[in-house]
Amino acid sequence: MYCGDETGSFVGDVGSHTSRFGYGGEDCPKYVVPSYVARNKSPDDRARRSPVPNAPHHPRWAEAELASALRQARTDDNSHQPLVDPVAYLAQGDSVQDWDAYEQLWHRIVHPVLASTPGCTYSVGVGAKAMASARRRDLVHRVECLMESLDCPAAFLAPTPMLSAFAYGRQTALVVDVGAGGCVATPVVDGLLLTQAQRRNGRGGDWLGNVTWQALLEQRTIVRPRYQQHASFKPDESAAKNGIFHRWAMQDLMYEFRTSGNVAVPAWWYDETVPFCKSPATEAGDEIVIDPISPGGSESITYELPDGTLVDLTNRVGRDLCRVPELLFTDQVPFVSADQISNSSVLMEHESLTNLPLHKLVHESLAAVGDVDVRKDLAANIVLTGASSLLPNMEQRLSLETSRMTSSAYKCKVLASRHAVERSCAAWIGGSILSSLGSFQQLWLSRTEYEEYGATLAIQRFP
Ligand SMILES: Nc1ncnc2c1ncn2[C@@H]1O[C@H](COP(=O)(O)OP(=O)(O)OP(=O)(O)O)[C@@H](O)[C@H]1O
Repeated sequence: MYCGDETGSFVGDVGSHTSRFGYGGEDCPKYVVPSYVARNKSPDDRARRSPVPNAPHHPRWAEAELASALRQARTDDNSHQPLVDPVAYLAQGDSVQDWDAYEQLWHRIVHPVLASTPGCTYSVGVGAKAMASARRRDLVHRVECLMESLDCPAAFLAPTPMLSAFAYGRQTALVVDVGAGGCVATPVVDGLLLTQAQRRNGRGGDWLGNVTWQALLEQRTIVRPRYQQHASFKPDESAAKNGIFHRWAMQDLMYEFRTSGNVAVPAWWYDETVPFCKSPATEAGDEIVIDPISPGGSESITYELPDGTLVDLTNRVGRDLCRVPELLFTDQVPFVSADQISNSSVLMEHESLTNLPLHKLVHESLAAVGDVDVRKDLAANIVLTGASSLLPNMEQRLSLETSRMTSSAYKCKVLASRHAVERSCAAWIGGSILSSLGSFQQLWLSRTEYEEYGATLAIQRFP
């Protein structure tokens, strides 16, 4: 009996924000879980630490779980230092941050699958990002984890851009992934990655969240995430307030704002004469002057934060907040100082990251491809994936801006599924398609091969 189709594969894609798992050959992943863990800090408790995943994916659920972990921690310790580090990310950018958690995540997902399908034989296809210098080490670690810890009969790892291109039925495509950690433009030619032409920036969903948060602060709006509204929350508990958990809770709030009906990337117009609100003067004593704008009526448009605070969307900052996703396409970034941009953890961690807007990233990536015919092919097959690309009008805007930038000899075409799951899980779907092919068995690393040659064979064999 096999778990999946023919080859009996189980496919996983561990992203920096969301992880997806499911049977090869199926249309969409069975498990979509957040990529972070709640962990006990005390060594005794480490054994009992539990990854948050293993539940239906819902931010509210995860928040409730983490909030209860925080409350528990407070009752355990009078020093106001939570015993749990409430959110530690499994992966950041391309590399896995916490191998123990990575392993546990696989265990928590795969073991119930095996239990529910007795006698099941399975192989694993994993979508891994295109990696640069850390690739070898990362690849070896991943293979070891699958073979040693999960006891897989066979394993196969592939870069996510390649799989995303397959999901759209393309062997040659320029894959633009707008994820949580940033945007990555990767040319895939005949199923292989041109890593030297890959370009990435640090502007992703998390970055948009930070900018929105900063803009609200500049408008002097007090933003209180849900966990602070809990009766047991005491404002002096700075340990919780300044921790990763607080940042995570704020990100979640900003995500809600970003996906509300008021916010959109303007589709067809881009008036450069209407700049974003500049950072207000910071000299002491200066009052922030927020210009009122008249949208053709006296009616004010507001957005209600969870604590009931109303954000006015008709003034200058409010109007900018409604087009925050547009910052993916602008050179100048308001609300965030140049220092904050260059010191951002993502940018510091990956020296290869730039601060280019999305369309310039695509243009640079195309320009780095030497062969003109291939470049034309790539321009005609720009595949847009990643959950942050679900912001309204992204597809039209990217198409418009890339056409503007590239020579008229190129016909730029952006391919983006209208189906949200297909867009956000493109890499997983590509893995599912690949692993259900009859010839997939020739690609994987079998247990016998692993035992004979070790994980280093994976470096030579996997794309
Ligand atoms: N419907 C939506 N509209 C806009 N943004 C969304 C939507 N759904 C999720 N996001 C944002 O997309 C980001 C997650 O994207 P995705 O799931 O592609 O990331 P990932 O693959 O885990 O990350 P990465 O590509 O950086 O490894 C988050 O910042 C989230 O807030």
